[in-house]
Amino acid sequence: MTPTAAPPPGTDLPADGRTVLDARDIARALTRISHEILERNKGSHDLVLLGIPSRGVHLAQRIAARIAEVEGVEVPVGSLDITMYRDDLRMRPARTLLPTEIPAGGIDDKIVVLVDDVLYSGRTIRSALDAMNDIGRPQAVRLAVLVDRGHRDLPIRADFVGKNLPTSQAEKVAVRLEEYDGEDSVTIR
Ligand SMILES: O=P(O)(O)OC[C@H]1O[C@H](OP(=O)(O)OP(=O)(O)O)[C@H](O)[C@@H]1O
Ligand SMILES: O=c1cc[nH]c(=O)[nH]1
Repeated sequence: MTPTAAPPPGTDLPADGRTVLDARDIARALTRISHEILERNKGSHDLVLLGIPSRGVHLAQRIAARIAEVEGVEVPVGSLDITMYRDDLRMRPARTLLPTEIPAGGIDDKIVVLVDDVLYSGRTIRSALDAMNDIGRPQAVRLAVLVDRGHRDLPIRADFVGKNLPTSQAEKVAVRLEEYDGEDSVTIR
């Protein structure tokens, strides 16, 4: 992306925001999260990664690929659409349903790691917990996010965080991923 004006010294300021993570930062964060998941779980046994569409699914796939490199084990990856479980469903325009794909082994008695790109109010994750309740009963549920930008409305926290990003509520954090957006970046504007 070409900046329209020279950025202030010490900052990288593309036209649509300030870059806080570039592709290498994102790669490092996902590698660290993958190791932290394995450490916390004492290996990959019983793990299932469920990404929240859209970008959370790609992040879950990347984490699974790193776990496979480290452990030589393919951790099941799925996707969990939360659209029908949103608490603002009736207040917003109709949204397209996104895929829910639960791995063949299901989630009963598994350690499910929910994966999303941004954690903000926590309402998406609350919806995900409700959505999972209709699918099975995991042994435990953990949360991995690429960015935690604060400003929670609910008592929800992430177990694995790529970057804690202090923000004002007026700001917007945009995650872009190669698979979905054609590039890897996290910007704030
Ligand atoms: O903690 P919260 O306040 O729920 O915010 C976090 C959610 O917001 C974004 O999704 P969004 O609903 O904007 O849709 P998107 O996935 O299309 O970006 C993001 O992908 C997270 O899922
Ligand atoms: O800044 C925000 C808030 C919610 N979801 C995002 O993707 N970005």
